[in-house]
Amino acid sequence: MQAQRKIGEVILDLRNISLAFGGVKALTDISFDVREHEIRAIIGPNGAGKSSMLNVINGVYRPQQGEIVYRGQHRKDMNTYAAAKSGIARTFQNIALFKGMSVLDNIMTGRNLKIQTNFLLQALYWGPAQREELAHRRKVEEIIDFLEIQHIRKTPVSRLPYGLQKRVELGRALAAEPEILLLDEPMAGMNVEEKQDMCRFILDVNDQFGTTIVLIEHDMGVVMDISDRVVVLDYGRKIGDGTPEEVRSNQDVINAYLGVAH
Ligand SMILES: Nc1ncnc2c1ncn2[C@@H]1O[C@H](COP(=O)(O)OP(=O)(O)OP(=O)(O)O)[C@@H](O)[C@H]1O
Repeated sequence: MQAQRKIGEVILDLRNISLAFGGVKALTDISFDVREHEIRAIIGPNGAGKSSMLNVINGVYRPQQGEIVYRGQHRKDMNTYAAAKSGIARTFQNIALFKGMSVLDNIMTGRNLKIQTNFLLQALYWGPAQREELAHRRKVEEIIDFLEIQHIRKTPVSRLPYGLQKRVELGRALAAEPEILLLDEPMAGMNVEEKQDMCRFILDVNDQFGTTIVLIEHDMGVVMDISDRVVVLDYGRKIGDGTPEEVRSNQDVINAYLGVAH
């Protein structure tokens, strides 16, 4: 499957990123790029700086040094709104859904940035607002079909098992029709079957929508199976970068995972 996809040019370039929280250096001089349509994994032991890196990409954290170049534009001041507006969507390590709301309504919240009509028109539900609402609903229904969750579309999220909640969170991110999808441990806490399903959906999103995917994942089997390239962090530094085969045979990476002292 991977070989059939056409990996494009670099669309996201992270250059010499350093980020510290007081005296804690979360990221030190990290550079790597992401190519259009690829699946790019970020791996590393606990506390290596993986989540911080995703937070830099979508503007939650502002690095003290370095720059982000997204589609050729230098983004010194990336913030979460600008990132979302420019096509970067994300899921979180701990599910961040509206638990009392239905699956459908949760996924609908992912359309917020796409809603054009002004508030007054929406309140009055006039023609354009109505047409727009229908178009958004259609898109959300497409996502529900794609993720095979028709049977739970009206169910409150709190009643769903964990694996399905993760799938709904993916659905909400997809509702924004992102160019880059950032997934923070999409398979954490899942059983084998749920992991297989999630893998399939990630590959399908990438293949059918052409979405570029950057993911953090602890399950090495999954990472090596689905990623085109892998960047490895350890203590906030980059220690490896390349294809799964290259990373697997990198001695620094092996040492980091075996806990060899620096
Ligand atoms: N908001 C914050 N305030 C202070 N320190 C932070 C903050 N966020 C992260 N850190 C620190 O930065 C370092 C990197 O953390 P980060 O969460 O990015 O690592 P990680 O590789 O994602 O870890 P894990 O696999 O455990 O999720 C850690 O030492 C962490 O304690």
